[in-house]
Amino acid sequence: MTSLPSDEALLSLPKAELHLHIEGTLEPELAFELADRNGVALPYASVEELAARYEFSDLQSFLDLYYATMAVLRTEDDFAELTRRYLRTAAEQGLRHVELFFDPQAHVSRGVALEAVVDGISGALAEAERDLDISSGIILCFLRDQPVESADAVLSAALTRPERLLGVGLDSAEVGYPPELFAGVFARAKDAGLHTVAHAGEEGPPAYIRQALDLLGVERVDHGIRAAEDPQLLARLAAEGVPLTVCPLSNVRLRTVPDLADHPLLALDAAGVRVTINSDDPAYFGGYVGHNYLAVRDALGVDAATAERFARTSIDGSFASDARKAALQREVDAWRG
Ligand code: HPA
Ligand SMILES: [Zn+2]
Repeated sequence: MTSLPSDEALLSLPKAELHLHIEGTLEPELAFELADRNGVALPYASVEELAARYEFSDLQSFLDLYYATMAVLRTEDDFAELTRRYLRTAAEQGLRHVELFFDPQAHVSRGVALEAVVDGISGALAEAERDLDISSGIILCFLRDQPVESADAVLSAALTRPERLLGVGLDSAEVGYPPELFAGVFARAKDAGLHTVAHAGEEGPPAYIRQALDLLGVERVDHGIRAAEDPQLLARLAAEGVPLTVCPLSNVRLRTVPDLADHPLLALDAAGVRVTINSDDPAYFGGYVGHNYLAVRDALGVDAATAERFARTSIDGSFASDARKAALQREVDAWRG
């Protein structure tokens, strides 16, 4: 029997993160700092009281707190500081490339300018490119529980500077908001040259994963774990090489799986599906990308070769240039020694 990889080995494994909501990196300490700075009242007396709310029964119970707490994010500098802190932590866990999500509708609806959000995030990403050699891109997510017209409007605003975006995605409450609603919006994004991804099969049924593939034309599926219930869909994902951005700790915290030991990660991998490991909303779900690697080692016995495969898939399944992908794969070669 091979021994499992050490913490140090997993944390130093060069990796990409492809499923990360930047608003989900808002730690309680920073939330209070920004609330003070911006004169925003949080309905919690202390950092401890806020942190004690991080106990969720499902996706919606998380989203309620997530949208309420992000009200402290008001200025370009707030978004830059948020992104800087994420990058610092993730860099310590082997992060070499990130494609991060942001939820513009949740900010524009509060009177925050789209430019402030994008400039703040992009500024911090540019610093990390220079200082930490972390490559990156930004994926604009539409809120699927908001009207399609709202998604259309935010896309139109974003398409005045399409070069600032890598792609578009789809997030927020899933059940009752099938991908098909957004086929027109995604077609416009594709016509503008943007990549496309969508959350599907987190709480929603396998049919939503099929819709994301067939009607939105997505290149990756975010979560996608409910594909494990559908052998035909698994075979299709494997045959078409569609990467899934799996978020193990998130799935436990939002109770889409009862326990990490029951997670379908290895069943997906065994079916030949391209699996990646990601943190989703690390401030809320108990860990950053490296912690997710450690957690699946501990709960599922993920060994070094499997972890290496997940990391290589995260690089290969990214939208980085071929040259960047090759450079990062060589870093994984060096890690293996
Ligand atoms: O896990 C998630 N699922 C859907 N929407 C989200 N928005 C932030 N995190 C999530
Ligand atoms: Zn997500």
